[in-house]
Amino acid sequence: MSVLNNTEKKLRNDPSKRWVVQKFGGTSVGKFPLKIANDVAKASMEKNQVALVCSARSSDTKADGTTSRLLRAVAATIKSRTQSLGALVKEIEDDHVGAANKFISNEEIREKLIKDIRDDCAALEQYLNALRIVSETSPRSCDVCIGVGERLSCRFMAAVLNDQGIEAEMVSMEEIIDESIDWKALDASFYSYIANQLVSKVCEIGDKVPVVTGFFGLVPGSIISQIGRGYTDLCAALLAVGLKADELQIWKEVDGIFTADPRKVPNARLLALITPEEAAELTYYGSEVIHPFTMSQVISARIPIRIKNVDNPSGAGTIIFPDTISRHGSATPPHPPKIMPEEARQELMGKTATAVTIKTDVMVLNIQSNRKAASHGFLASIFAILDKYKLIVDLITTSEVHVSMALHEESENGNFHDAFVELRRLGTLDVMHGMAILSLVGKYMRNMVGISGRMFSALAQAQVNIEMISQGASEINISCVVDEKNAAKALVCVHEEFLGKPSSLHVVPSQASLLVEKPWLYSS
Ligand SMILES: Nc1ncnc2c1ncn2[C@@H]1O[C@H](COP(=O)(O)OP(=O)(O)O)[C@@H](O)[C@H]1O
Ligand SMILES: N[C@@H](CC(=O)OP(=O)(O)O)C(=O)O
Repeated sequence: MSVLNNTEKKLRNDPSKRWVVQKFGGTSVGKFPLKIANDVAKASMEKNQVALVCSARSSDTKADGTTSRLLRAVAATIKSRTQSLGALVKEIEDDHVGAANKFISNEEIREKLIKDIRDDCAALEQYLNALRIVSETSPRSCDVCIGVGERLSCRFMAAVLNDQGIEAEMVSMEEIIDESIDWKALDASFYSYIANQLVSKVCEIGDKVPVVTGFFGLVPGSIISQIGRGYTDLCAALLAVGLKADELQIWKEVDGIFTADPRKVPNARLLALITPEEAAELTYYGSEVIHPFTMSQVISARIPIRIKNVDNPSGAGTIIFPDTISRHGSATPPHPPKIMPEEARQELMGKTATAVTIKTDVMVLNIQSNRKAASHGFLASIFAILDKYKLIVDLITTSEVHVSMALHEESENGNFHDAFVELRRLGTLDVMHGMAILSLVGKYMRNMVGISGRMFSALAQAQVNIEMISQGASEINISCVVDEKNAAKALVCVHEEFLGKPSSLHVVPSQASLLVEKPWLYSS
């Protein structure tokens, strides 16, 4: 740990350089703050101006992280009125003060940080107590509390950067949304407004390195319900768009996107390149790699996204970029597309699948119509009930009188019990718990004949029974529902069938440095 006198000359952003936006998840901030400062931010400042965007701190898992604690504290104001709110806030305060003591050497920086943490936590406790007194929490008041998580995390990271010799400042985005504007929808104009607001706040601190709160204000309808957990990815994307950054980097604790979850499939391979469509499908179906709203913002501005590992910063990572358009600043669309060497493009066109993923905690609902309505009325009634109870369907198959749907058991706002009562009025309802959705993802699978056949034969050979099958006409994703007990076996056997052999689209060690220094993605 470098011990730097606070008055020594510190590193600043060089305004003549182009921007790179670097987003860090809560567990990365929790585990690797010094690596973020030295191996990532400081190293990148040789070539670029950097802006950091951070999520709320988690010392271990996201479920034990600050955002989850804040959500529990908000719930406790109403649901468990005897629980001490002070104790819940104290856990958050102790966690951050502990990190300040552990990672910050300079006394002045550390003491100022600890004071700010204590002040923020005292204000939070007062706010929570006020919610308890009025016995009312709204989505807005919940957001106000959640925002404290990113504020604490960014105060901490800015202090770490300063302690390590980088002139940095937290930039809070908690108040960037003008609440007097009546936003009818979170559409393109809303996102472009946010991008502009983010940039003007960042510009206020001149050439200091901005450490931006991933929480970006009181989003109409609430950030959790409108955007969901993982909103920091979207904030980073919008900042990258606003700054016309060269690249958006999402720093994680995994080397990039693999052909399958490397924790579950030991021989999974790191992908050099993946299209935004494929990355979005993987995220929806269990591989939480990047918030799905992030892609469209950045890709339409032709900014590549790179997934990298904080614990292995020299690794190549995975680039998310469309295979049909050129990057920011070059002619678009090129003919033929020149974003990758011809042999890699040929391989991409000829490959069968890109990755396989599994989503657990799924339930299947089977509804058999009681034939009191015509089939279109039957479907319309089902969708109206799902909409009323905010239930999100992951897969659906239908015949005229029979509908099967797969839903995630932990649907954040869903009220299953009441929805089931209403669905039973339409016909017979069977509910199967303990299921999993297995999805084979690949944009070019549609060029191939017999992919589904191979997938289901592989599952049959592994003695995995299939409960439900779904394949859209776009064929980017072939999914089926299996018993959760067979999930691991199913994932491994489908990976072996389609992705068991290495391909030139997987990162091999000799390619890694080449990709970092001069990615073929960018060659003309
Ligand atoms: N196809 C995949 N490629 C890479 N990681 C995957 C994939 N599917 C699931 N994962 C898992 O997603 C997790 C994401 O990384 P992590 O940095 O821990 O998340 P976060 O930044 O959201 O805290 C990893 O633990 C990894 O095992
Ligand atoms: N802190 C928020 C936002 C976020 O983006 O998280 P992460 O980057 O750690 O996925 C959450 O827990 O949802």
